[in-house]
Amino acid sequence: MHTKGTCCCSFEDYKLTTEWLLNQTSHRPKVAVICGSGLGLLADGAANKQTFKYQDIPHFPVSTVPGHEGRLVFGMIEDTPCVFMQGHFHLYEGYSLCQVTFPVRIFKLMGVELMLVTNASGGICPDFKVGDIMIIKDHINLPGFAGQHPLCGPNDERFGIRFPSMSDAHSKDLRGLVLDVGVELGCSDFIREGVYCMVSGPNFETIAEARMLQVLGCDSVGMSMVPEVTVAKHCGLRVLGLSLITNKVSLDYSREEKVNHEEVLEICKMRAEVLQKIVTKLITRCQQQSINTH
Ligand SMILES: O=P(O)(O)O[C@@H]1C[C@H](O)[C@@H](CO)O1
Ligand SMILES: Nc1nc2[nH]cnc2c(=O)[nH]1
Repeated sequence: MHTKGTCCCSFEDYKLTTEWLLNQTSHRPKVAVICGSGLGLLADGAANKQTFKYQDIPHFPVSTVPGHEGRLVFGMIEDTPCVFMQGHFHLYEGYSLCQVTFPVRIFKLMGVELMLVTNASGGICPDFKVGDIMIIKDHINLPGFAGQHPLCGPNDERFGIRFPSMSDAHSKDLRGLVLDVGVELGCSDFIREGVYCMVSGPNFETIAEARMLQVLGCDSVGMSMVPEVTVAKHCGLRVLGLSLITNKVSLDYSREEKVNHEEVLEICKMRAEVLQKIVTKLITRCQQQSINTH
């Protein structure tokens, strides 16, 4: 029985979904890629694909936001078995954080070791330009400060410890690797590093809120990723986050432009191909490195 305010998913729920998927596919993914708004194309580079609609997977939430296809795609990137989430879940859709992060624990139980998360965010750092790709160096869990935290409730030791450290949530090695990959692909000019802040949404920021976030040290702001990263880190996955800067957040009352979701999706479309190349090369490099280190 679940009590108010605790996780709505039991270990048996996670196990049932994992076993269902393992029975439906012979893929055994080592890498999971969560594709944010408009970035489902990241799965296109995979070979030997097998796709499931979220609505057909037991206990899986469904996507309700344009730009989130709502499909789980298994496939190979060179020799690495991967699983791609084409669309993820948000607090603003009305999902609990337990539902938002449900797939992460499924990945863990399936044998995934590395999770790459992509998303769209608004640039706060004045140096950032629209179309920049920000390697997430660290994050601020703003809803977490107010008790909206995916690890609230009884701790399940089968996944991780009660008080996990988050000081190294975003793998330093992987961040370095993205910089190398950026040089190789000739796109270092628009690869940045910074701090991502999660807000619940669904509205974009007021100018006063944006100014507050800037004072707090946020380089970009979005409505996702932090719950997934927190749960992934709790259960021992390596994590890398990439955020596409789709708009500049208004910090000035005299600025007339207003951000909208269509514009966000437009920029994602423009950068999806290069992001796909980065993700593909990164996964290949990780595979080579693990071969070299074993
Ligand atoms: O789902 P992500 O975080 O990639 O997308 C951001 C946040 C909202 O879902 C959407 C607003 O345009 O973009
Ligand atoms: N909160 C928030 N999320 C975004 N996602 C894409 N752009 C933005 C933005 O400016 N603010």
